[in-house]
Amino acid sequence: MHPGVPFSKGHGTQNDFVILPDTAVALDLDAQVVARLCDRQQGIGADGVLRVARAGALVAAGVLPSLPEDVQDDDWFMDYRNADGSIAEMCGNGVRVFAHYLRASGLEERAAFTVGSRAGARPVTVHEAGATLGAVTVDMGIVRQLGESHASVGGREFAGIGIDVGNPHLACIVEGMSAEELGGLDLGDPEFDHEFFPHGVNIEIVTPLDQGAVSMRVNERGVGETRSCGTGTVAAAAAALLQAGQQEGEVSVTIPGGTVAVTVQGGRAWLRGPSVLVGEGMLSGQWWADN
Ligand SMILES: N[C@@H](CCC[C@H](N)C(=O)O)C(=O)O
Repeated sequence: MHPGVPFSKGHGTQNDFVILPDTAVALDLDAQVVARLCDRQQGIGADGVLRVARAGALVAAGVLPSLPEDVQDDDWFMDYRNADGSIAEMCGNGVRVFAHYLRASGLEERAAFTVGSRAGARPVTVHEAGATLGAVTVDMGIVRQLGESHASVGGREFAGIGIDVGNPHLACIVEGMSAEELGGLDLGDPEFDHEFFPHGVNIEIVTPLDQGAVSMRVNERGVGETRSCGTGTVAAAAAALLQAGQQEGEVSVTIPGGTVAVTVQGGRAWLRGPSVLVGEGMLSGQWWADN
């Protein structure tokens, strides 16, 4: 007899996640079970998994080797996994959904608190935390420029700027590209410079800055094309500002799953956007054991 595993499902601008509350860190999140869970035919279906636990409990259980920068023992920690089971350092949409879930489920009462990630501490402000709808601003930390690189997506070559926001991005601002043309692109079969990005990369194709706004599509490392990527929107905003000769500014980023607001200032960035908690349920304990 295997006990069931409680879960919730949520999304941030249609970047969707299975949320696993696991404060005792009892679950073995091996790559296979995560991939099956995220599989849209064999599992619940999602772009990624968010395990909910305290940072200190994850260190004690050996999931984290040590506390990441500025993360305290009793901070909440977003243990993020991509749909293919790989581990990523950060997920911007995930942090919003994670913070909303903590508030909506009653695990957290404060409006402002820190969410730990493998990329370090990410302070959040929860503006709205309804049972279904939420709105959250995330301090996304330092935006680091890595220099110029290139990629091929859907058989077409793109030049871009490498940007690290805890995880790696190649943001390709395409001169003259309209939102309509962007919508028609094939974003499959990404190829990139493995020496430049030894740990893989998320690739954003972005329209040029126009009246403080850009449109973006993304092919995510460990997932494939998604309808949004929060860290990707920050990389896109920073690259679009740079391309326009600006170091700072506010950018509205429209992705297929909605719109978010990015502020870049003093070498750091903030991401504000919605979160939706779709529902909750119980995974079969037998299904978990079999996977
Ligand atoms: N969707 C996320 C990014 C998730 C991690 C990414 N696929 C990676 O491997 O770096 C976001 O909203 O930032």
